[in-house]
Amino acid sequence: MREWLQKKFALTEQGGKDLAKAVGVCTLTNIGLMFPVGIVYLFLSQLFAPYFGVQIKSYGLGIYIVMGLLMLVLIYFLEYLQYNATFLASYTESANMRISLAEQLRKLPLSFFGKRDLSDLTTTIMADSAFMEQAFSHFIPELFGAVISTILVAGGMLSVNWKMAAALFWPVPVAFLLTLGTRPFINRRERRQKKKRLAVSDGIQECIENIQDLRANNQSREYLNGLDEKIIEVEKSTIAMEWINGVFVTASQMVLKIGIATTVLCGIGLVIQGEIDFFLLLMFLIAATRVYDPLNSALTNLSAVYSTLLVVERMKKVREEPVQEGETYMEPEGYDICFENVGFSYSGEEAVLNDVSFTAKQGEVTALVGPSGGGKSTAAKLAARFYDITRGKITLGGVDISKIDPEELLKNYSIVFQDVVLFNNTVMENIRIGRKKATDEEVMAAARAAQCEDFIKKLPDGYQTVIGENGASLSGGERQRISIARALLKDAPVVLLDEATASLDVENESKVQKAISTLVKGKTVLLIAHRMRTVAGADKIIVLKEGDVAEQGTPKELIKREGGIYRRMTRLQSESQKFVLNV
Ligand SMILES: Nc1ncnc2c1ncn2[C@@H]1O[C@H](COP(=O)(O)OP(=O)(O)OP(=O)(O)O)[C@@H](O)[C@H]1O
Repeated sequence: MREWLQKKFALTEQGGKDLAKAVGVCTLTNIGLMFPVGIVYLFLSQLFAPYFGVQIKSYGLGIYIVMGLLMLVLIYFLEYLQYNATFLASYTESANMRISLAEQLRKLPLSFFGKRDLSDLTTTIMADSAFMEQAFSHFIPELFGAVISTILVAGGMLSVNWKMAAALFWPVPVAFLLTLGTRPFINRRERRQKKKRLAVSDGIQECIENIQDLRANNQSREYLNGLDEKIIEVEKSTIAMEWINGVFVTASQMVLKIGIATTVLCGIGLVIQGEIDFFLLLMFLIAATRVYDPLNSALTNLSAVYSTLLVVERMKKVREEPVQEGETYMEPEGYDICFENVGFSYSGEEAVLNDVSFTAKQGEVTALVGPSGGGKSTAAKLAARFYDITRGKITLGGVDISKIDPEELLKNYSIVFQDVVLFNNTVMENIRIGRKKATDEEVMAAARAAQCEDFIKKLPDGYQTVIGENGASLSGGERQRISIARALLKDAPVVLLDEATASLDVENESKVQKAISTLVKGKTVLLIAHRMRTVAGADKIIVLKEGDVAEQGTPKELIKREGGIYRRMTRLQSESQKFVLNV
């Protein structure tokens, strides 16, 4: 049973064990709750025996009081066991579940995040794990506990009198079949509803993130109207779902109630025919008052367990995604980055890089230039194994990077991307991300070198100022300088700069370029810049166009090439600098 539960609900080994234990304890509790029924039966038999002229062993009231108290202690003990077995274990398991999902996300390639809806992922980690907590502590153990205990009790009662047992238990399979039969229909609706809910959370997230653009374009009202419609649709479908679910579960529970009537009718008939005596009828009638209770909640739980299976399905999808793995130790010979006939596609269909080959040498600045969408940023990300290539090979110091664990590989890279991500933490900690063990002095030295000091000093608490989510309180140029400070602090042998100076004004740009010159000394540098004057000092230029290397050489060589892309881009940019807006 443990293995079955573990597989079915995608649990850890310990989770499987705990759940099996919880099912066992729930079964015992349900059986334990039948004991008071036995005591009542004994008591009533003793009470009615004289009226039927039957001699049965009689006990004093004191014995019944003692038995009643013992029952209370037993039930308390079983409930206590159940609480421990279900609640405590379920919180441990859901914590393990979240940790293992987070571990999985850490190892997944970025292509996975491109394919998946981010709110869907957040729901899987947060809401689905919370739902599993409830499933683990209530739905699953209570359902299986009820089913197993009912089978055991039914077995016992069948051995006493099969006709009465049949009259008592026939509604059980009917009620379960009724609930089960409606599930494929409800499952389809639940899947559809999940999509609608995701559309709403996506919409809310998008609205908050883009509030500035929506307002600037006078679109907030219309956007919110669209969102309102989606929310109302979700509300309607939630009510419909609850209604459908309620109708079928209640119908199944009503079927169970019919069992009391059939037990009475069948019992009276059998008593009249002399097949059973009054006391046996009494026993089945008392049992009928209790035997359906766990089944009533089991029917509600059955529905919830099916919803749990949908949640498990979603979790399994994330768990089964292939992760990026590799050696956790690498010994490169130098730090040349070499692209050999590299092909890559984000979607698995349309190629973004076709057959790219070039070498970025250690100690040199290699600039990637070319028209927008040519694949420059993609190539830089592939060099750091953010994605796995579909064809060819990328090596760092002769080592195939696809064989190296991404975390180990990234120890060799300092990266400054166009989109700087800052965390809701102090400036000091945001820079320290470059090297966790750096001292405050080292952080401050890096900040000075990246020309951050002037603006940090003006912040209310200097380095200890919390800069808000994603550095909301900083300008684009300030954010980019913090990112450069991080890279300086990390001081890795490979430096990837993707439009690193794009958000800087002229004065800061020259200062930061000085800092970058210190940063890149003796290192392998891959530089992406749209401004041709930024790349003019590079050792080598690779021109990427539509996923292919269109030209490569030194800036001096390429500028002389008649009809060349680099030459044309340089000319166009010097012309555009003369552009004045005529008003
Ligand atoms: N995460 C992604 N998922 C799917 N397609 C992507 C993704 N990132 C980029 N692309 C596509 O890959 C192609 C190359 O994009 P890339 O950003 O590498 O070009 P680029 O040369 O750096 O462009 P730019 O100069 O405008 O920054 C483009 O067609 C782009 O739409």
